[in-house]
Amino acid sequence: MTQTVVNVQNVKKVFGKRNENQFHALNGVSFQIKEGEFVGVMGPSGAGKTTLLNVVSTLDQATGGLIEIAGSNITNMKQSHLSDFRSKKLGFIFQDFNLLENLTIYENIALPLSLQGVSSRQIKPSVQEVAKKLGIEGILEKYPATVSGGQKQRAAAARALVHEPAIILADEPTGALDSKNAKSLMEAMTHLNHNHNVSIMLVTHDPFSASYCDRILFIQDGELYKEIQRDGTRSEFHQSILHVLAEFASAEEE
Ligand SMILES: Nc1ncnc2c1ncn2[C@@H]1O[C@H](COP(=O)(O)OP(=O)(O)OP(=O)(O)O)[C@@H](O)[C@H]1O
Repeated sequence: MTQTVVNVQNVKKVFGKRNENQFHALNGVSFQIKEGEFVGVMGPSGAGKTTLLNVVSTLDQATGGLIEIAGSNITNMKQSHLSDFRSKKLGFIFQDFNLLENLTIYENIALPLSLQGVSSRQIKPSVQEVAKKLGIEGILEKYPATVSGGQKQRAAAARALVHEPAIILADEPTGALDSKNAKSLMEAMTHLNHNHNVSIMLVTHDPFSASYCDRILFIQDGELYKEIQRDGTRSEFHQSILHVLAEFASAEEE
């Protein structure tokens, strides 16, 4: 039976204190992500996508509802446990790569394991294996400033994956890439997803990147507006995504 990796039930997020101008960014969102699923989150600007990713990734706290990741309830986890949980169970990929410029690509990828106190003898094969999966074995001794944007993002993907997290959380990972590098990053992520059963939650504005997902959750005004599942080719799914985005655009014009 396929395991549920992420279970989000009736999650709410209110910004601002009581008696102040409060903003309801999430109004009761529920969904699940199964092990090995590649799920995209889309929706208009201000819909609540980043807020949703932040509460699932434990970077922010939900105001209400339940969030379970790999069977652990993170909504009632103590702050002291959360950082340990985050470093062991989650992998992050951001738009701006977030690589440390003073470390080599090898050292950057090794970082999650070094921080967990794993010995350098054990780290080496893990870094080499994940670098191979992402096709960056040849740049491990280089510094981030000397490699391309596409290679930086592959290095960031390798770093997100090296400690074998329960899920990879990606916020607009192709946002700073040109279309060729965006395509090759999405192909690399799809390869990890298909061949290594890596579960991924991807927030994106870009319908092309989203078309690599198995399923898209569309968020609007802090609520789940629609969900579509890929059941044909990637280009058919791309068209279906464009149709839903057109619904948002025409609603905005009314
Ligand atoms: N710290 C905060 N305090 C108050 N309001 C906030 C805060 N963070 C986000 N918001 C509001 O919550 C809403 C959702 O923001 P969020 O960043 O999640 O949207 P988004 O869908 O990711 O948008 P975008 O596509 O533009 O990145 C927005 O109206 C935003 O102004």
